[in-house]
Amino acid sequence: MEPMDIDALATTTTRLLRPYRVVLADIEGTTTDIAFVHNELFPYARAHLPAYVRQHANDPAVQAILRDLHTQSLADAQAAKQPNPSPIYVDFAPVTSPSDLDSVIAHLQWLMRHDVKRGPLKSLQGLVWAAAYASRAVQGHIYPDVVPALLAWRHLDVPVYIYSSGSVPAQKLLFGHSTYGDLQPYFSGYFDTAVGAKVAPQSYAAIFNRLNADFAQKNFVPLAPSDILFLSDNGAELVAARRIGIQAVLVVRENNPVVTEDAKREFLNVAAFGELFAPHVFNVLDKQRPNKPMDAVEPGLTSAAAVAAEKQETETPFLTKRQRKALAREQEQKQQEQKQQAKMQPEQTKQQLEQAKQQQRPQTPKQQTPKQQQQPKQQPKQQPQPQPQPQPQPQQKKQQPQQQQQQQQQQAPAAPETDAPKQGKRRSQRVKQMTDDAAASMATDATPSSALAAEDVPIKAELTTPAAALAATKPAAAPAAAPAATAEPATPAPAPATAAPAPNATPVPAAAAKPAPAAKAAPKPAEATPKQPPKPKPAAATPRATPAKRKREQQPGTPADSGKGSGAPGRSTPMATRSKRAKVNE
Ligand SMILES: CSCCC(=O)C(=O)COP(=O)(O)O
Repeated sequence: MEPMDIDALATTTTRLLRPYRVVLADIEGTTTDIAFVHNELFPYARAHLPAYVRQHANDPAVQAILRDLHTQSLADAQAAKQPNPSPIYVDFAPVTSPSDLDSVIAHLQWLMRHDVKRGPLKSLQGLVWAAAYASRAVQGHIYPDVVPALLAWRHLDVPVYIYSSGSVPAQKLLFGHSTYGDLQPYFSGYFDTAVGAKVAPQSYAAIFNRLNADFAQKNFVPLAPSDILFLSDNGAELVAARRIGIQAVLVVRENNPVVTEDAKREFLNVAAFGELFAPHVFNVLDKQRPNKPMDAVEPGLTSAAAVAAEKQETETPFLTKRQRKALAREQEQKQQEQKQQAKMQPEQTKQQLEQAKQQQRPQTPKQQTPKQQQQPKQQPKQQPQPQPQPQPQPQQKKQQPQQQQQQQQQQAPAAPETDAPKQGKRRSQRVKQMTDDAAASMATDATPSSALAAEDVPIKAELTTPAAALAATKPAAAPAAAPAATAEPATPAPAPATAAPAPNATPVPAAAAKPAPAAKAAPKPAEATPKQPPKPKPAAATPRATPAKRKREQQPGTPADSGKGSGAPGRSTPMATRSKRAKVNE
């Protein structure tokens, strides 16, 4: 057994996650082995894409892609002429016209050789891979630890989104035809570089705004940036995400490119998703801001009892849901009785006084009907609104919204979902809290590294506040750079066709560990699947490093840069090596 690296452990354990409510994950090197992408998907595309383009050149969809490719290629050529051209761009010939198929295909081949992640190429690859997946020539590789994590997140009501350079249709194909069956139901939406480059903070701001628009539509409590957990193998992407306050975790897989020590120090890093559920890291749920409609109340439970039931879920994970509800009702009943008793005393006194008065007066019809006597119970509608709170001190700030929310829910009578004005009032109060929270979190979540924090301000300005997101109830209200990405509602998912193996490493939390019924018969991971074509043998000297080294990025600073900048902190592959390798490949 290898001796434990105490320093590494200390680095990891001191960078714990704070509660998050949404997961956003990269694919290549994160959910999926780079070797699969580079040894199976890319070779298939290189072999079939030229014929596909010729065959479908007159399809309107393909024509639109080729027009984009033309525009993009001209912009790249322009950028390459700039004083510090990226070495990778100096040897390419731009597409002369979208209809000149020879030039189009030569350019596509050049992009693929250099793994330049350009949107139009990615769209074409997605179209070509459809046939590969349909014929089962390929199956999407998923790391074995990903599936139990998906199950856990679903159990915890944490929606999972994907952000990859691969086109949205290509992402859906990969997860839809995975070695674990159709995993699409476990994802709430997909983003590709239509939202922007993966190394650009603005892209993460756009995603944040999109997610909040989705959340607003579902009447969910709005998100703060730090409610999002982004998982990627690429330091530059993590830096970009963290610039807007998103929590970022570095995923270090066996075949991934070498990650700089800086990046490792800068981010919590995990070798498998299971580590995110390790007891020392796992503190995922913020029970006061659950991903549920804000005013959703279990049938038969009042708001207060629903809150109590939720609380019990944390405190008594060993109870079944039904037991918890029963317990909550019981507690609620007790509380009601206590309240009743408390009310009874003044009421009795009042009655006695009344009787005494009436004895002094001539007999008149009773002024108080039983119904009138109950009136105080029906009064909550007229209860005064909570007074504006004094500005909380930083330490109080975290607790206060929770307390307020609990207070509001306890004050509120069991409100039917149609009780719009009351809901609106409560919602706007919570939205205000969320807006404050988001602002505070944007201020506090900025990365501690001075190098990374320098340009925070302009990015923040682009974030839609949760309140504004709530106001945008239609997707049309999303930012102009609306992605091709979908953000579908999380559908109740069937268990994956084949089931999840035990996570590689760390335990899933008690609440999350409940295995899905189908999760017992674990299939073999992709590596062991005989259907997959044999992998090309990597160079003998660096067997592991080959696919990783090939995972190239687009150059930062180029137009519509959609790749992972190699010059960024997360990468240590020098450009010279890359350009040399490109030549070797040729
Ligand atoms: C989902 S399609 C296959 C992956 C792909 O084409 C790609 O470029 C992966 O990029 P990522 O951003 O997921 O690293």
